[in-house]
Amino acid sequence: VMADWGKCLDFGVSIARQARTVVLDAFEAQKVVSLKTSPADLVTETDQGVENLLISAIKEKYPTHKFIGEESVAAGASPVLTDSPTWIIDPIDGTTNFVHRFPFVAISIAFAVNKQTEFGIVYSCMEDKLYRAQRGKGAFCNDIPLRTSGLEDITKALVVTEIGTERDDLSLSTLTSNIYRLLKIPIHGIRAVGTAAVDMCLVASAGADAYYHVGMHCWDIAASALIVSEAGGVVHDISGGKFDLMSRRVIAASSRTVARGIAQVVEAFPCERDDGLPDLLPLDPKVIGLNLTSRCSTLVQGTYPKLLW
Ligand SMILES: Nc1ncnc2c1ncn2[C@@H]1O[C@H](CO)[C@@H](O)[C@H]1OP(=O)(O)O
Ligand SMILES: [Mg+2]
Ligand SMILES: [Mg+2]
Repeated sequence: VMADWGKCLDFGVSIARQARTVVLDAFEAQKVVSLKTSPADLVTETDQGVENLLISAIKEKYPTHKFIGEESVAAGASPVLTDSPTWIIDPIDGTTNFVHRFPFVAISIAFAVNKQTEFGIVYSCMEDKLYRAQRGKGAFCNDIPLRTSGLEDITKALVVTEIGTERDDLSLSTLTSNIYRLLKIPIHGIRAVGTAAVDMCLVASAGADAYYHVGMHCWDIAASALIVSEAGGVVHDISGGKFDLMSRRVIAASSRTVARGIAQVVEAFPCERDDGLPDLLPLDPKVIGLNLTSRCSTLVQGTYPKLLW
């Protein structure tokens, strides 16, 4: 018998609503900002407060459940996903937006059992849009069913990505050359909203046709990856291979064709996996950085995970 986690999802939605009021109350206020891994990797007391609020509410209701939370990991908790029921939480996705009062911030809550995401909730706080999906049961925004655009022609695509917090030369040159090569396809445009979770929900709701990103963490996209697939989209690794929640790389798209078009031109820079396991995508310095040749040749040589198409 397949367990139905619907009650758990309803509980997740109710605590996301409580958490949003905390985010709204703090949004206009003066914020105490600390740095994490780089001068552009910010955290506030509200990130920590919202994560504590969510985790303590869940612990009270489901004492055996496990957690992977962005700020708990920053405080030293281990981000290893086991088969146990696990809540994967980003208390504020878009902290830089939050600090600057750029009005796109989200609360992202995913729930996985046997390493499979059962449901995902993304609450875009300022827009008051509550996105949710349950595995096999579709995706919704404020109870309206979601469908991706279904676009097949990459030259007509509006593509979303994020600029990230890395400031080293290799990451920055890879990031900018990826944008350069996409624009040269050409595509219609590139956007960055500042929250990976909302970026992915925009793909799910057909506002954008694709999203790709290297460097985000599992809590940024665990919920929205399910929302995209339940809305009829595809979710892959940046190589075009199988999506791996812990790899810190993703392409979400309206169709396989658009995902493949992006996989052919974007390159990854090295990032330590969330679970600390060795990175399976070998990075040849000759194929990253400012080399503008298509990555197809490298894929054919078999140094990247096998393509699904
Ligand atoms: N090291 C990293 N590189 C790129 N993006 C990151 C990142 N860490 C977090 N992000 C996420 O990417 C988006 C901003 O570019 C946000 O969703 C941000 O999440 P956060 O606000 O929860 O930290
Ligand atoms: Mg985040
Ligand atoms: Mg966050």
